[in-house]
Amino acid sequence: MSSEPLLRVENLKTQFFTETGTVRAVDGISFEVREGEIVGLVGESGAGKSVASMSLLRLVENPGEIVAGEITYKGETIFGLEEGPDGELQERDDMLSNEEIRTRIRGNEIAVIFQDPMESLNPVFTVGGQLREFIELNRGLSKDEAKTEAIDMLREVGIPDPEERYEEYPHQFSGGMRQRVLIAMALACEPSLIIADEPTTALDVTVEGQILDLVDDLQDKYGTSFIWVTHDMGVVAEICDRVNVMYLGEIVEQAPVDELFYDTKHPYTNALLNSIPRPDRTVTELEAIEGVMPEAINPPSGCRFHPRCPDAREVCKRVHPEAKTVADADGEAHRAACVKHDAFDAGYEDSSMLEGAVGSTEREPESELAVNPAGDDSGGEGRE
Ligand SMILES: Nc1ncnc2c1ncn2[C@@H]1O[C@H](COP(=O)(O)OP(=O)(O)OP(=O)(O)O)[C@@H](O)[C@H]1O
Ligand code: NI
Repeated sequence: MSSEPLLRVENLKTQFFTETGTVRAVDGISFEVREGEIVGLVGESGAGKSVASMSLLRLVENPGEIVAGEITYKGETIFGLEEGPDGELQERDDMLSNEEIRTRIRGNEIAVIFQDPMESLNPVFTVGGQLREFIELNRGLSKDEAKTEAIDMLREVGIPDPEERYEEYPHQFSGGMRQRVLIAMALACEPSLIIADEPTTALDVTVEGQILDLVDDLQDKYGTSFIWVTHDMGVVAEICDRVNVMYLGEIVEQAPVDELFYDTKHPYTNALLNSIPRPDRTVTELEAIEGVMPEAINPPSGCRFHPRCPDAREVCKRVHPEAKTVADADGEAHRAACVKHDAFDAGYEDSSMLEGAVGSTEREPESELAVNPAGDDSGGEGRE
């Protein structure tokens, strides 16, 4: 556990410079991925999950830019800044060049799987042909060797009759089967890390379950690390070892998966958890999280979640909490960015309640609470 993680991200900030203002899409996140683990990046739409993922491979395009932070992979600097002679920030000397990222890192070391396979697969070429070509180019195999390897990979990811399916076109594959092809492609160069950006979101629940099982098996077999991007806590529960919860560009909670579920420290995580069915709770109906996530151009003052938070007090409007260790999970830090925890010493207990922070519109605030007001400590009591 003391060894250097595979990937280390420190204080990463990625912004988009648009006509309407600066979008602080990723606003100072830090996390790491260790060898052989599946790390979740979870949050609602717009939280900054995809921009964070793209930043890791320096794939962010204009008007977007990584403006701060450090990304280290296997001891090499994917991104890093230093102060230049004139005091301006400049890219560090040891930062990998675009060429090195493209040829040495992308695909071979870190592969990406996106949500929509049709964007990654060319409709006019056969599935097998594309996989073969990819393997040929990236692994320097002959055409025949690459074809054999491609068919093996299709079999490996659970495509039935891989020899026949090899000759077919993407549109002849179901959504789930196409996603399996992308997994095959990602695995083809035996990368150490795969970034999967909501690859199962468009699939129905049964197929999604099958793909998650497959990933679990392959992860065991190859020891590949994953960053799994999702908005679905159910998916997190199924495959992640450790989890980062993102809200408006920030990581608000970070913990091993069991800790996150059973000793939840951030009200936003709680709200996300309440929006999915849980086997250990009697929930009569699924609850959506109250309100919509504000814009990343002009985030709320203090804690960015405070306008939607059932626990918000006056102090939450003023103090912007940086994530801190709030509990110890068998030697692992459980971090959260919420001043209600003692570690913050922000005067939460003495701070006055915020009037109408949650559900300040139409109905009674009480009936609008998205999060169990009793908190989680009451155990599996269920609620009305
Ligand atoms: N090209 C762009 N130009 C301007 N803003 C952008 C651009 N791409 C992303 N953003 C903004 O960055 C923020 C984070 O977006 P991102 O796509 O990372 O969210 P996400 O968590 O992946 O959401 P989703 O679950 O919908 O995929 C959003 O506010 C989004 O509008
Ligand atoms: Ni996304």
